[in-house]
Amino acid sequence: MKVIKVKNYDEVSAEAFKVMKEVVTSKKDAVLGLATGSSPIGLYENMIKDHKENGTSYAQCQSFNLDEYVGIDRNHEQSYWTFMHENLFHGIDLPEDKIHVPYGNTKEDCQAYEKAMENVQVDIQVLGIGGNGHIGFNEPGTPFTEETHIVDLTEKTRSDNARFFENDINKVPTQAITMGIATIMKAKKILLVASGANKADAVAAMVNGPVDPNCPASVLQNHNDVVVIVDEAAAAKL
Ligand SMILES: O=P(O)(O)OC[C@H]1O[C@](O)(CO)[C@@H](O)[C@@H]1O
Repeated sequence: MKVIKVKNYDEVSAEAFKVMKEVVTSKKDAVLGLATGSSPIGLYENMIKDHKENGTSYAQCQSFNLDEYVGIDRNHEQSYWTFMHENLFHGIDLPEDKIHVPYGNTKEDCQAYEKAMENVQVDIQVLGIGGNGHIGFNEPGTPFTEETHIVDLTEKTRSDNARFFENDINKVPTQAITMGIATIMKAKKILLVASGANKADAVAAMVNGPVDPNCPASVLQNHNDVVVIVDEAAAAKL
């Protein structure tokens, strides 16, 4: 696990973009594993800027997103489908038929998502990390063997995400569909970005703690190509 410490969020996003650019310029049909939340937004902005100014093409790429809420429409203003279109897909002209975001609430929906991935390997999986060490929506205690599955969101995660639902936790969905940790670990390379003091405990547990489902991100210690980019605040307990 390679840990890069930088000063602030903008530098996290700049360093993350260097890693992403290397992948998409060395492989025209790169398979991008993507995350939502606030952490990757700066990276996505850099991808859009570079695409518009330097013509870096994503026309042959395809994307697989980590997670989506259960029980809200694809086009709900707070769905991760909408988030990704607004924060990345439109900006890099990613072809609509190359976009994959998990959707649904049944075992069959989960199996369909795994099937969509069965003939590809994600070249680079972007991750954020929850304050409790979750990756995607794999909350503490999720077995590392899980593939795409439906999860009940913890109170903390729903509270953390209430900021996107008019600060009303009652409007935050109670479940999500998420790539499992086993799915995430199949990626060739993993790029995790974290910033802010609220991530310091999770980052420390991920990097130096035991490999244990109590900190889902700790599983990344078992992956052979992980780049973690953190600002000073998120790195404070390393
Ligand atoms: O980057 P943020 O907004 O702190 O979110 C951290 C994590 O929480 C989630 O948004 C899920 O709650 C993950 O997708 C994300 O990686």
